[in-house]
Amino acid sequence: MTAKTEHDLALPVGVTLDRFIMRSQSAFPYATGELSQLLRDIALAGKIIDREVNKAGLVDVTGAHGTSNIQGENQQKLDVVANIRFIRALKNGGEVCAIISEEDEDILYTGNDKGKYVVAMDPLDGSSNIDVNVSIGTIFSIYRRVTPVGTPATLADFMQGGRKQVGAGYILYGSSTMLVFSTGCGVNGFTYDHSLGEFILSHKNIRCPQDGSIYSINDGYYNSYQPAVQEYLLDSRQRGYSARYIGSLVADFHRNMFKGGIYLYPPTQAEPKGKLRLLYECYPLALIAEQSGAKASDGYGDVLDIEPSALHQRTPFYVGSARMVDDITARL
Ligand SMILES: O=P(O)(O)OC[C@H]1O[C@](O)(COP(=O)(O)O)[C@@H](O)[C@@H]1O
Ligand SMILES: [Mg+2]
Ligand SMILES: [Mg+2]
Repeated sequence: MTAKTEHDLALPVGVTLDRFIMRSQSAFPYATGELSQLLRDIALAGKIIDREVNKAGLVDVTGAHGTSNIQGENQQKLDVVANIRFIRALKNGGEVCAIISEEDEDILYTGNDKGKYVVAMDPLDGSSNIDVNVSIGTIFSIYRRVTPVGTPATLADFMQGGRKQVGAGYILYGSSTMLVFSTGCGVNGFTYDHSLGEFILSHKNIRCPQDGSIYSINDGYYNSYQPAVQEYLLDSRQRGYSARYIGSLVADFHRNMFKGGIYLYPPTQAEPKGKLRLLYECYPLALIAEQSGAKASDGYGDVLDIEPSALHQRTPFYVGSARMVDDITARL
């Protein structure tokens, strides 16, 4: 019997995340509940970070933390708070044996060697927007470990490749807070109802339009983009496309997935391999993209087919409506 997809479960908009997870799990005869519990732990961490983000202006979580991360970026206080909160929620949940984070150089061991999953995460995406009340997010990617349960996880658990993700998604802290994820059977979105303290199914079976007229790129780097990218930008202007760039990958990706559009972060002189990180930014969003009918490319192939080689490796990233991604990659 083939596993039903979430969509066959006739789950109406309005059900809670918990009920959605429970019903989805019942569609997978061999499911043992750990992945379901892990998704609940991620949702819990999202609620905690939502609270921190919402009161960011009131309490002392704005501004620089005074430290820098493995990327050489100045960490914002909320980067550090979100990192701590996410790690704690995954540790306490018990399903995750190890984590990699944008904010930490090495693998973080949770002490749950019996955990069957590892998580790669960008605890706070869009750090440059934290202090100015612009949408930011969290991005996560889940793998089932390949090392024996009961032993410490190793690099191999994180180097499985994008197509081995068993789940991926993001939380968008915007005008509303939304959790969007996929476990390989389509993409669903849940809006956080603060009064209930629950994530509620609000966007079922999200499909990205095949084409669009929005492009999202930092135009300020125009001179350092390769000629094919410059040509694509000129054509986009000629065509009267709208330029929309929030500067938070999650927010730009989310908008384009619903309205049709493309987000581009090509190589630049400063970042010859692109800026975005493969394991906890590009792989998870590429899974969401492909599951919604969109495309994600590094300019030469699908992002999900890139061979991973390092925890914090970077890649060029072109993601969004399939025809728009085809258009730019055909020029590269
Ligand atoms: O300022 P730039 O170079 O345009 O980069 C913006 C991009 O960098 C990011 O901020 C990188 O993510 P982090 O904020 O998690 O480091 C993306 O969210 C965003 O799309
Ligand atoms: Mg990021
Ligand atoms: Mg980040």
